Amino acid sequence: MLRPPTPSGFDASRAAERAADPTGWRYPDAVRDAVHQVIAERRDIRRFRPDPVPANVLQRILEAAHRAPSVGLMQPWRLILVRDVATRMEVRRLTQRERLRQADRFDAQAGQFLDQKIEGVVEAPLGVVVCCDHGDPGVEILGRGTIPETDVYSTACAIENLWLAARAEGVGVGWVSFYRPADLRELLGIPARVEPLAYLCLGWPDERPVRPGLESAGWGARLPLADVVMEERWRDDDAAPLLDAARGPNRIAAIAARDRSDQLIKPAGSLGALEALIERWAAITGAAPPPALRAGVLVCAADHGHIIHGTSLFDRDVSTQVAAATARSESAAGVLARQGGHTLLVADVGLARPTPPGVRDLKVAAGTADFLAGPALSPGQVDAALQAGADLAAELADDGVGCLAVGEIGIGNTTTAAALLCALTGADPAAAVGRGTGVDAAGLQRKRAVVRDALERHGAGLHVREALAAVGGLELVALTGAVLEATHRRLPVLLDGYATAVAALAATRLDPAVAEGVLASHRSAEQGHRLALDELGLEPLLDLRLRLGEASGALLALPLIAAAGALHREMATFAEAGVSGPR
Ligand SMILES: O=C(O)c1ccc[n+]([C@@H]2O[C@H](COP(=O)([O-])O)[C@@H](O)[C@H]2O)c1
Ligand SMILES: Cc1cc2nc[nH]c2cc1C
Repeated sequence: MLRPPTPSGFDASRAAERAADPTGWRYPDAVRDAVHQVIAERRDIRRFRPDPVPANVLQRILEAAHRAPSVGLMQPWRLILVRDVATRMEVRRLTQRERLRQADRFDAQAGQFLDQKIEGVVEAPLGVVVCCDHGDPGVEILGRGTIPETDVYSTACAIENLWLAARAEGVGVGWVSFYRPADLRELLGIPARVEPLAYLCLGWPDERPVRPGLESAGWGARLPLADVVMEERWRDDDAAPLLDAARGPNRIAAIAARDRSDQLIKPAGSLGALEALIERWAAITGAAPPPALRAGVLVCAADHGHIIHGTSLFDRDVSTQVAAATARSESAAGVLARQGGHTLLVADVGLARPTPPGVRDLKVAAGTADFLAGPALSPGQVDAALQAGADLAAELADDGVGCLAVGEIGIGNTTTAAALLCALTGADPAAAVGRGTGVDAAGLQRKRAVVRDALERHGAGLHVREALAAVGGLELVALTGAVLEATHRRLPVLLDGYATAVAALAATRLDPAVAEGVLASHRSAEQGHRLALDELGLEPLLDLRLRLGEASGALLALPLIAAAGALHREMATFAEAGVSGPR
């Protein structure tokens, strides 16, 4: 019998085969996992090495772009490879000019971010200008009838293909979108029917970001999948409104707060950091702080196995004694909490000695194990401490407090905080280790050596939970749990000193959305605190050279926050007071 001719690329599978094994088209697990890994670890790169990308590597990347899907197989993408440094310098000039034109629309942090991106145009040895050729509007393209923009969408698919293929090669891609298309058109002789969609910097990366840069900077966080997926039909309560994501900052409230600030009787911005504070508070809670602000003050206490190596000036008994004194309102935090009318909860999550009277007994273990001998905590102890912290934060939130102020007591915990900060960020122990309760120069050297040894013993590249188990402390882990719980409930979290900042950093690594919900009360004299706050992207309200802990700095900042709330709510506007605005 004569068979019809088989076209090349014909599907050789048989219906019976497909029915018997509907999943037979799948790839082996390792191949599938590799695809997902490359997708998950794609990053927008800003810093590049000057070394050239070999021609065969570039060829594979460009072929991937050209294999993109396109509506009606129109293949509208056109790629201009820009190698000439003079051209790239001119592109940088054009983008920089545009950036300066719009400078006042961005704060210092955003501005710095954009500047770095623009530098990539010159740093990266290759620019790829991805254009979309709109073609002849008279020519009918299959599938394009009602949606003419499908050519742009198809070109965007080519960009993503290129990006993923580059990532798989270890080649960095940075997308610069800060130019006027007309400028690029003129510079590169691009005809009018063709649209330059993207300038991509391409080269070996001089950074290897673990997380997206904008996430690390606290600019935003990836929404949970459930916020963007709906079942069967559009539902407003299911969908995440773009400007007011359920878990992201409430930008509408923040902008409303800024608008009001600008109308109050004062030059715009003249209340400085207090205005930024109000905006952030509004982004978290939807409103400015109340003038009578009652905080829930959570002080978690625990002990640390490594103090046998001389990492603190004090003995471990002191942690329990200070926790007891705090519960009796005799320590600094005890006095400040009582004086301010706040609700204080002192919890033993890992003290070496029995839980003293007045302190909540949630002891997970009698201190951590020595992290030079093995992991400080077991995975089960990490989970228990996270849960204990979350439960405590939930209890205070249910009590109706206006924010959660977090503090800690734990002899040796500046060493633990330093080790954890280094494990989470790759920071140098020389920068992360400080004098704690006041060790001398020899003590400082000892602490640094202990942290170095611990990091060496437990290895680099630990995931957050692994890092918490390897070198963590029970009060830090409990505070991580508390920060997660409070920020999920949109209760502002006011950090205190070094250990609380590192605990919050661990929380942001478990859930990047947390970064939006925390505030820094002060910068302590402990040297690594600055590093931790920078990593969190937080500007402290106060710098009083405190280094006490217990939530004392947070408690000192609370009256200032309440005052900022009163100013915002109670000052009159220019219009109300009949004061003339700026000329
Ligand atoms: O808040 C800070 O930044 C801070 C800086 C230095 C020391 N501390 C407190 O002192 C203890 C830790 O110090 P150390 O020397 O024992 O590691 C612990 O109880 C902390 O509350 C706290
Ligand atoms: C006395 C004392 C009080 C503290 N409060 C918090 N950490 C502390 C450490 C010491 C040593």
